[in-house]
Amino acid sequence: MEVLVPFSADRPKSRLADTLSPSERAAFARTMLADVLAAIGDAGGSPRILATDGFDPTDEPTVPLDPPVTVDDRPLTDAVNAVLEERRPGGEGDPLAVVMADLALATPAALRELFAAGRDADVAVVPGRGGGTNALVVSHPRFRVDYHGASYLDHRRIAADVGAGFAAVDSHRLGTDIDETDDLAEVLIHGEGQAATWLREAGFALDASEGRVAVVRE
Ligand SMILES: Nc1nc2c(ncn2[C@@H]2O[C@H](COP(=O)(O)OP(=O)(O)OP(=O)(O)O)[C@@H](O)[C@H]2O)c(=O)[nH]1
Ligand SMILES: C[C@H](OP(=O)(O)O)C(=O)O
Repeated sequence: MEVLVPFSADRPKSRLADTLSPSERAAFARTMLADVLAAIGDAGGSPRILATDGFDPTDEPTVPLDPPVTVDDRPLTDAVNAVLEERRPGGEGDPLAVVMADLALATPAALRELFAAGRDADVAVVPGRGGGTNALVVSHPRFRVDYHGASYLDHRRIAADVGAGFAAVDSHRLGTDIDETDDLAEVLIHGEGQAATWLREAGFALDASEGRVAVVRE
């Protein structure tokens, strides 16, 4: 299955600004992208990066599989919809998955479940905590995305509006996007790839001293 991976290269992960410097945010975002691409490849998917301007494939860590890169500096929703439109000039087409680059817990098994759900339903969506859309698979020709806000609810409504069958995919690993400092704890607890290694090497550790487990930087 073709898998589009949107990646903001110009100002990545601004909500981590209190915790990481701009260059650290860029490096950390890159490790998550590398982990997501590796998991997609291991799940049998064919990734394509959809990057904002400023993406340099030779930056470290180098992305695995050497996937094709489309650069589009329009906002996320417009850029993804342009790909959906270009793939279906006659209305029909193979399913397209859209998997965000900040799903640092992604595993091949979790992605295979998403791909299977996307073969059964016209639109299959993995909601993120807070109502976002972390990953989806679209095979319906008239479905279009509308990201940000409670986009999970918007995507369910858009599917109903165009008469597309809809499936919600319940996935802890794909439902955890790494946006805020507290989310870094999830990477340290469950992550198995370059993002978890990068955090540990940058001095982050779990802090279970009180209340909900958090991260500290040593
Ligand atoms: N191509 C493209 N990808 C984007 C854009 N904005 C966000 N992304 C990617 O979409 C996914 C979800 O992004 P968000 O969590 O909403 O935004 P972010 O830029 O990662 O982080 P914040 O700056 O903290 O909002 C990530 O994989 C981003 O790299 C955009 O305008 N264009
Ligand atoms: C891509 C977007 O992410 P958020 O801005 O909610 O993190 C969404 O899930 O709609």
